[in-house]
Amino acid sequence: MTLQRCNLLLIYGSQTGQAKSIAEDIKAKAESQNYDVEMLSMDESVEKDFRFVIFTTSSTGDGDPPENACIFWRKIRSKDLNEDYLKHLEYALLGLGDTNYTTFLGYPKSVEKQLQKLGAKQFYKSAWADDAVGLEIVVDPWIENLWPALENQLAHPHTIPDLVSVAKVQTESPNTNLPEAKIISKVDDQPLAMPVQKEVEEELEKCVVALASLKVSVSPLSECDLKVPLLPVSYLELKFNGELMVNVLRKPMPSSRSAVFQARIKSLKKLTGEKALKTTLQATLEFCPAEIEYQPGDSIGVCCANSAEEVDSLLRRLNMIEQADTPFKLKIKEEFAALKSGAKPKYEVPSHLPTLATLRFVLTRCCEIRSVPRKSLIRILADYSSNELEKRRLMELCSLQGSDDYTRLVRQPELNVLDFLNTFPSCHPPIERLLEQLPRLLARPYSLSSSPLQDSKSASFVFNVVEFPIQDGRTYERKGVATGELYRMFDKMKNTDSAESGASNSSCREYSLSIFLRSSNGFCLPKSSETPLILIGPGTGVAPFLGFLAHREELLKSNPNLPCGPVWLFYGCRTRDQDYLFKNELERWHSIGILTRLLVTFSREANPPQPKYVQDLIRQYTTPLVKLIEKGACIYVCGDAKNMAKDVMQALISAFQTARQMEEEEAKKAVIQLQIEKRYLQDIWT
Ligand SMILES: Cc1cc2nc3c(=O)[nH]c(=O)nc-3n(C[C@H](O)[C@H](O)[C@H](O)COP(=O)(O)O)c2cc1C
Repeated sequence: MTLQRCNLLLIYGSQTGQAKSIAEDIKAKAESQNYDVEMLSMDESVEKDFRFVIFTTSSTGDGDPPENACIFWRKIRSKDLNEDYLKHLEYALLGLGDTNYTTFLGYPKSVEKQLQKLGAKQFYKSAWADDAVGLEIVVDPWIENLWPALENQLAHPHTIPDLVSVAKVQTESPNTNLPEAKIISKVDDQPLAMPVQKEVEEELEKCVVALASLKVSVSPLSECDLKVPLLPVSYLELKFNGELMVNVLRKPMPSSRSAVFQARIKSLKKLTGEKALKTTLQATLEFCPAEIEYQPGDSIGVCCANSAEEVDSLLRRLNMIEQADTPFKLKIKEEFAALKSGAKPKYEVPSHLPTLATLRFVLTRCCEIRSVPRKSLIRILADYSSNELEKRRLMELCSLQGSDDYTRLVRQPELNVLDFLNTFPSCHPPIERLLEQLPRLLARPYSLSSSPLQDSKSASFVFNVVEFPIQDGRTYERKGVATGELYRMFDKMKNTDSAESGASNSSCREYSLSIFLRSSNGFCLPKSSETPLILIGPGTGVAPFLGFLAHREELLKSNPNLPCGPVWLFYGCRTRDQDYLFKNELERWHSIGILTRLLVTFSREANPPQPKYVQDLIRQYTTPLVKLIEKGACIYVCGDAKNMAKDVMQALISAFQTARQMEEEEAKKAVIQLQIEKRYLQDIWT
């Protein structure tokens, strides 16, 4: 029996697309249960009243709202709103975050607080998903139990069922806590259990160690009934037409905060030695002829492209290489396009896809072909696999019961759709299915390492070339999308220039990047030059501080009497001679007093000095550091969120404990207070 369904509003705030795609999943599930659903980003305006709203939002920056949630955030904090402004609203909220960030779930938790402050009532317990361990651990059971909660609320308004205790769902056996479970024990009406199990066992016998891999599962997963996601609707239709004129190259694709423009690459310089574990490059861009207005601490978004080689491999594997450059028209299938006039269409061509283009273009410039396939895509891949063993394994990987395998074998090694297609040769999905599922190719952010006072028409940034070797299920070797593209440019420039200069500092006219400016959200120099600065940035985390220091030097050149507070820099790298970035510049700034203290530590010297890391170094300077903080210092932390940023915060908490003889809780509060006062600022990444 179909219950009487109500209207639902789904609102998402998403920076890199995960919250959006989860919202899309919720929408598909709601529609399959006859709810009338509208889905909007937080910043879009809502045109009618809804009783039930489901929020899905991530946190970005340093506990900040995603880019499509900033207007909403301002709106719901407006002083003009009274306390019953959202009294009519019943909400459920799913927050996404990452425990590697010290402001874990900063934004979703603030949204929840604000909703409650404005009188909105929770109809279902909020859930907090952690990208560091796998969002699906929390997301899947939360969505599963959303529907009974909603129905319960429709039947008995204003009771808050304690339905999802996530911990409970995780610790119980997968099948016990799942109402309306959709159990799959066979695929395509073929009995699976016995023959598949036999094939799995044969495969396993070939393995030296009976461990699960992307392709092979082991008991009990290989034997159990599976609960898999609904098969996403196929709504796109792509028609090739060689006669069409394609003019897409001019259509800007990236989601940018400000105008995208071309910047010439003035130079790409290798900063690390031959024996360094990582390759670090510095790119200097020239904005001809326009000047851009930026401040030290700002970053740029680089609109990168997927590698031609990788796009070719994908096209070849999809048997589409022949049509790679044939224009096509993309539209919604007839059955979904038919609308009452004025109504919002149920499906739309994803906004990052041009409706007239070529496959080479969309796969190179529009789609994140490197994204880790979501479970809905794996479900689709299973549907297009003719080999029953492969189909079963794909079903396992997208199932609730296979969540551990998904996290360990897919998510952690950052596999992509091409790895899947290479591993499951019987899988032949149509290109439309991939275009429906692949997210937008996002711009990659890089902190600027220069000051506009040095040269207003140029700016630099520093990056490590990201490497992914063939291992853990990866079927081909690759570099990061943007850093790989820049490295290829560096390689070509080096080869053309080396005949003349033999140098690794290369310049070349024909290389350029599409970029846009991202103003920092507080990670900038304080208004007063007298404010003491504590800069903590190991490795490429030193980048924004180079901008700060160069800026200070330029200011002092034009005003030698400028009163300046002390500046301490904590820097760390592996070895003195291979990856001490900007050694000469830092030492020069130290020698002329721009830097009051240059505190450097090396983690992999033959006779490693103590301390090893910046956080250890901080622990050695407890008393003077706390004194500096008491004099009003601003602390800036830049670099790796996973280990460094957390340890640095812990080291500062310990510093307060020691210097002020405080309990840990009190010391934590002191550090939180610094964050509130915007005197503890982070620009960190995983
Ligand atoms: C640049 C960046 C900054 C982030 N900052 C935070 C943060 O401050 N707090 C947090 O809990 N998670 C943070 N995250 C993790 C995201 O919230 C998490 O990965 C989420 O799943 C992303 O969802 P989205 O793709 O919808 O934006 C950050 C992620 C990135 C890439």
